Amino acid sequence: MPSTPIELRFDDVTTGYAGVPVVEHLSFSVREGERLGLIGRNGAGKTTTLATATGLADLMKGRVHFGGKDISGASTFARARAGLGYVPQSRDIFPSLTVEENLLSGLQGRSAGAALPAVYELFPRLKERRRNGGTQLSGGEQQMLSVARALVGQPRILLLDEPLEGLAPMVREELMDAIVRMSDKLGVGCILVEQHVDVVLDFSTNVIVLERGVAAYAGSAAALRQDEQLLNRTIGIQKC
Ligand SMILES: Nc1ncnc2c1ncn2[C@@H]1O[C@H](COP(=O)(O)OP(=O)(O)OP(=O)(O)O)[C@@H](O)[C@H]1O
Repeated sequence: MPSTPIELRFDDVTTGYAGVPVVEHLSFSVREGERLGLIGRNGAGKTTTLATATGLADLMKGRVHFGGKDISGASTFARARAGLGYVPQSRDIFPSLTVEENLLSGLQGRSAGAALPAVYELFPRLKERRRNGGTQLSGGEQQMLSVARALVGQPRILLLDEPLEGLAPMVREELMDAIVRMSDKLGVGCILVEQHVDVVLDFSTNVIVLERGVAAYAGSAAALRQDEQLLNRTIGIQKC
C-alpha cells in the first residue's frame, strides 16, 4: 500500500514573538513533492511563518502538524529530525570548514550513505569545490552550500527563506534550476519565500500572499499571475 505523503499543516495559526502577534489566523498545507510560494511586503510575516514551522517563533493560537503529528510543542531539533528542513535567510555555513565538512554537519545524526553523492549530483559545483573552505566560495556557491546542507539531512519538506538574496541574475537562475531539480527528483515539498515575484510564480503551484500578517490571497499561482491589481496592492511592486 502506498504510504501517505508527509504534510506540513498550519491550522488557524496566530504567531509572533514574546506574546505579540505578527501573523494571524493562518491556515495552509504543503505535502511532499508540492511547491508553495510565500510572498508579501517587507515585514508582512513571511520569515515569522517559517520560524513558526521550525519552532523558533511564539505560537499563540492554532496548531502545527507535520507527518500526521501535532508538533506545536516540539523542539526545533525534533522537527528537523522528523524531516522538516530549513534554509535560513542568513547563509549560516561554517566558514572555517570545507564544503564537505559543512555538508557532513547537516546529517542530523544520519549516516552519510547516499546523501553526499545525491547532493553532489544536484550541485556539481560543490563537488568541484568540496575541499575548499567556506570563505573561498562566491555568494552563489555559499547559498548552494546552504541549500545542499539542508538536503543532506534528507528533509521531506524544505523551507527556503529568500535563497536568491544578493545573487546575480545568472547565479539566481542556476540555483533555482537546482532547487527545481531537487524538488522534482527527490520529491521534496518546498515553501519558498522570495522577493522576486516572478520566480515564485514560476516555481510554485500555490501561493500565499501575506499582507500585514494576514493571508490576503491563498490559491493557485496561475490565477494570481493574472491579478495585477492584487499583486500591486499586496506586493507593492510591479512584477519584474
Ligand atoms: N525576533 C523577533 N522579535 C520580535 N519581533 C520580530 C522578530 N523577528 C521579526 N520581528 C517582527 O515581526 C514582523 C514581521 O517580520 P518578518 O521577518 O516575519 O517579515 P518578512 O515578511 O519576512 O519581512 P522581510 O521580507 O523584510 O524579510 C516585523 O515587524 C518584525 O520587526
